[in-house]
Amino acid sequence: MCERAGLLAELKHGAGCRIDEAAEKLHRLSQDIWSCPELAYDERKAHDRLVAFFSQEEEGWKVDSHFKLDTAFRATWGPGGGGEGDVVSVAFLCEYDALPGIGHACGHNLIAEVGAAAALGFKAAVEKSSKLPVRVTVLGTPAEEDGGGKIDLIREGAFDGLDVVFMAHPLQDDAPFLPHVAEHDVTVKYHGKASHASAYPWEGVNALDAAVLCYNNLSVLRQQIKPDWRIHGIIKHGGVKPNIIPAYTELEYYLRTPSRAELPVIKAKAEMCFRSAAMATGCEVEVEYARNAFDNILRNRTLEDLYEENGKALGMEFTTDEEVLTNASGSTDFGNVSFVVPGIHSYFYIGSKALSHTEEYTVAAGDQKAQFYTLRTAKALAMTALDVLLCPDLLQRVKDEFTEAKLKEDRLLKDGPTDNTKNA
Ligand SMILES: NCCCC[C@H](NC(=O)CCN)C(=O)O
Repeated sequence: MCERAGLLAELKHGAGCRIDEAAEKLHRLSQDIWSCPELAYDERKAHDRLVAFFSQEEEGWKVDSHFKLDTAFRATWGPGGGGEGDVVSVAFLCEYDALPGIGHACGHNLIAEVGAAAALGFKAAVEKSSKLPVRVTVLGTPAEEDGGGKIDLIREGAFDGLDVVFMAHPLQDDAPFLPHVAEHDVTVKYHGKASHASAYPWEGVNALDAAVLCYNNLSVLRQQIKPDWRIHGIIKHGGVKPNIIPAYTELEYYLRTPSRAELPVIKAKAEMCFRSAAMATGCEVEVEYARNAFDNILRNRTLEDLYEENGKALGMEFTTDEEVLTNASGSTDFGNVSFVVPGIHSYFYIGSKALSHTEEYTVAAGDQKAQFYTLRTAKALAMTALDVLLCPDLLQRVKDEFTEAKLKEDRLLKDGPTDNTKNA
């Protein structure tokens, strides 16, 4: 039980009121982002809109536009207000990139809104109590769907000095945590030799054959990997005309494992598939891994429990469906953040059972119905941040759990998981 339970309850109430008060402009914010979907690293309008929100529509924030990345931003309030004790540095994260062709099918417009709303609520609550030593940061993190803006920002030091970070992602259910797997993108290029496909095919080296063999090799490999590992991809370039033997082809694959320590194993297996296809066809092969690999999310059960308790108090019904709770739901660059700062990446229902990355989900993410759930989630995040701020032993528990979980993962990385390809 927190010593300052009375004050805590009052501040939580205050945070909720502030979020309700700002409901209309928060809705406008997410609508503006939703109606103009922009791809990773190109979220210029979303960046400008969020910067305007914190510098013009809201008071008291110091805003850094183009913060370390062209489409990232930072808004800060604090630090400390002259309170007693060490300043606690709390951050809320906003994402705002969309998907090619289908707009905001992952609902990142709502992630921007929920992050902004939670920050507004939290700031309003702590502002009332001038003694609280706190610094509030809102970080606008581009390029989650492609590239991994948070990983660039970590490298640039944007997460240095933060004590705890909060974000929430829309989905089909409310959940304090869903497993997110480690992931690395790889591009495979085959270089062959063009020739007339009917007149003198023996003069050609067929790069499409290499791509197809590669695709099939990987499909066969899928049979021999663990059930929760994933390999999936596309052929981006498959040639230009049936009567020209393709001289160039390109595939893009995502390789995923539940832990970042297992990624090297799946990569080694995939590598044999890439290279053997080149050898069989006489093509040259280039294998290029993306600049950033995504880490799995390091859980923080202390934060999850607090979030769940606050969510329940607000009427959330958390999913108990084992399939949802245990199936890997994708990857996120928040995984890398979770290895640097303790944090929570919860999921929230938006009034629709549509599946992410579909046109139906794009519609749901722009629907007025999503607003109630988005703001409720923002309240739960702000309340959880208040728990951590007002009860110092909770913050210590959050930090201890983080250190222990990280140690465990580091040990796994150092010892390395078993790789059965080594016996081949
Ligand atoms: N490097 C590619 C990353 C793809 C990230 C993407 N994330 C999600 O769908 C969940 C959150 N937006 C994925 O897992 O495919």
